[in-house]
Amino acid sequence: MNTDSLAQPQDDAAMPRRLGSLRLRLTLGVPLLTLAIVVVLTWSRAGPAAPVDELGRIVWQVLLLSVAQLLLIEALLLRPLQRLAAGCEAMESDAMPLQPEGARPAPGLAAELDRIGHAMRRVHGSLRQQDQDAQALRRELAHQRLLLEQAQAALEANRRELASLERTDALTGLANLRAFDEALRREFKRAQRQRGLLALAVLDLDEFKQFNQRHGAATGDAALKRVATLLNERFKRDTDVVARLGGEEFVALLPGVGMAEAQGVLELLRDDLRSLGLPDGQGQLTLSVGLAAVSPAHPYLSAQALMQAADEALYIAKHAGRDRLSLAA
Ligand SMILES: Nc1nc2c(ncn2[C@@H]2O[C@H](COP(=O)(O)OP(=O)(O)OP(=O)(O)O)[C@@H](O)[C@H]2O)c(=O)[nH]1
Repeated sequence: MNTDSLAQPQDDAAMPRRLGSLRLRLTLGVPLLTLAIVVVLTWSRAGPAAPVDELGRIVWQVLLLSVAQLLLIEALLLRPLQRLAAGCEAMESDAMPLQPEGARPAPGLAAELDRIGHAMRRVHGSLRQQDQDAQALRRELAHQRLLLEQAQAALEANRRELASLERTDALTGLANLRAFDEALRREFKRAQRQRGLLALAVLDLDEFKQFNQRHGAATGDAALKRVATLLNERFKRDTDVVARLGGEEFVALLPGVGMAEAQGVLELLRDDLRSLGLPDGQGQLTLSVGLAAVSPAHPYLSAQALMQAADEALYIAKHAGRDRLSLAA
């Protein structure tokens, strides 16, 4: 509940004005009523001629009775009402303490009205406190919501990074075996469906063990990264997938490319590697490549069969003396 509406001043002068008007009406009404009662009583006691004879006495009686009644009304009704009104106004402005220091409780009706006034002020105070508590809670809630949104954003960023790490080779930044497997299955199905072309090359650095032993693992790492850069530069169509399967073994999956075209690009890549300027004393790196390709004239039963054909071609290239490209039968 919003107590702002309670605290909003209505019309500051309305209550005193109403009390003043009530006081005026009582000041006029009480003597008139008293006059009427006294006249009727005198008339019923002494007949219609009596009021005229007893006019002086009647006037005095009416005056005294009216003053006494007005004093009583003032003390028992109007003053307590005035206090209650003042209490309500103070409640709106919070200017009055709940119970003035050393105040004695008023008697009778005044006491009841005082108690009502105090009770209303306490209710108002409690509502105001509840409103402040609710506002503090709302602020806290908004703060917690903000923290939650930040935590969710951080979590989402971590999740994306993790997902990307799960599919990326940490050393070279190429796709890893997992990402390659998915791509191979996807592209193989597409080539089958569309009776299209798909070339798959498995590339393995030659005698990399020796290279590592001669120049150290850090130089070996740098060489692997340079090979990855060369692969990215040669196979940069959106649909090409280049991955590191592990160790010094890479793979290139080329949708829409047939055996002859793939062979041409791979020979260029081998030239690139040969002319790759390795730092002094590091000699030269060479590649052996096994290439297999799907075409309407040469379909494969499965993605695994295609991979196996490329692996077998690589095996042949290695055993034929390395630094060469071998085509699957
Ligand atoms: N620097 C470095 N070396 C690696 C990494 N992964 C694998 N190797 C090394 O690569 C070498 C691969 O050796 P082999 O499998 O015997 O192959 P190879 O020496 O290239 O011989 P062939 O493939 O038969 O030509 C091993 O010495 C591995 O330790 C890597 O991330 N960084």
